[in-house]
Amino acid sequence: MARIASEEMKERLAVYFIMGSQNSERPAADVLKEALDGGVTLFQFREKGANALKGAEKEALARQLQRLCRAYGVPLIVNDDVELALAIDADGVHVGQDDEDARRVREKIGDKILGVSAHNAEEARAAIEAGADYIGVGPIYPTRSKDDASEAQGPGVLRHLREQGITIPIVAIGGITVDNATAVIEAGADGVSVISAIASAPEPKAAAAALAAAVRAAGPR
Ligand SMILES: Cc1ncc(COP(=O)(O)OP(=O)(O)O)c(N)n1
Ligand SMILES: Cc1ncsc1CCOP(=O)(O)O
Ligand SMILES: [Mg+2]
Repeated sequence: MARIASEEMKERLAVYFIMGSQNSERPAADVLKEALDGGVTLFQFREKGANALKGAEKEALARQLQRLCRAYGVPLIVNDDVELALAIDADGVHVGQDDEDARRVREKIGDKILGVSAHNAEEARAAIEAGADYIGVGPIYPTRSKDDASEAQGPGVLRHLREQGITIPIVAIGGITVDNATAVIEAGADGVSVISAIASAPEPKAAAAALAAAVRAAGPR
């Protein structure tokens, strides 16, 4: 297996849904299935927070969601937990600045997809050096889905990164909705990453489809 090509990565980032059991009152698998039906292109399993599942229960949920993703041909990325990603043979891992060192993660996961959070050009360049396939940039807008989120940066940070010559695939995250998705793509993101815009939507399928349409209409694809 070879590393994912940059162009394919950009396509995959179009509608990047993130969820764990804490993000919906409904069973995670039900929400994910509807989101996949709506056109989600990449999924991140992020089991985090006070009531997060641990150990065998966490792995069982990851495997259940992985089965669904595989049925739709959508890659599954594990947030933070490199050992879980390896145990279930996930398609990739996402780590932030306070997580396991990205270079070390790249060594552990071989050619699997590596996503790294970056907030500025310096972190973006370090992520690229470490072997990231994409960077997650945000929060772009205020979010209620991450307890320790830093201050919202606005879409200008995306434009700034592109102006600084950062060409790696970028996904924008934090407070993204169908109403502001166009702005982040026009500012330089290749896709949008969302939790609540899909997980809290009355109809996750319709929400995912609306995001997909907005991204495709705004982007160069
Ligand atoms: C696509 C994407 N971008 C950014 C993040 C945030 O990662 P991190 O800063 O490590 O925070 P946690 O999600 O671990 O709380 C992400 N998960 N995904
Ligand atoms: C995980 C994460 N990292 C930065 S903001 C965020 C939460 C995004 O959730 P929402 O789409 O509900 O704002
Ligand atoms: Mg993290």
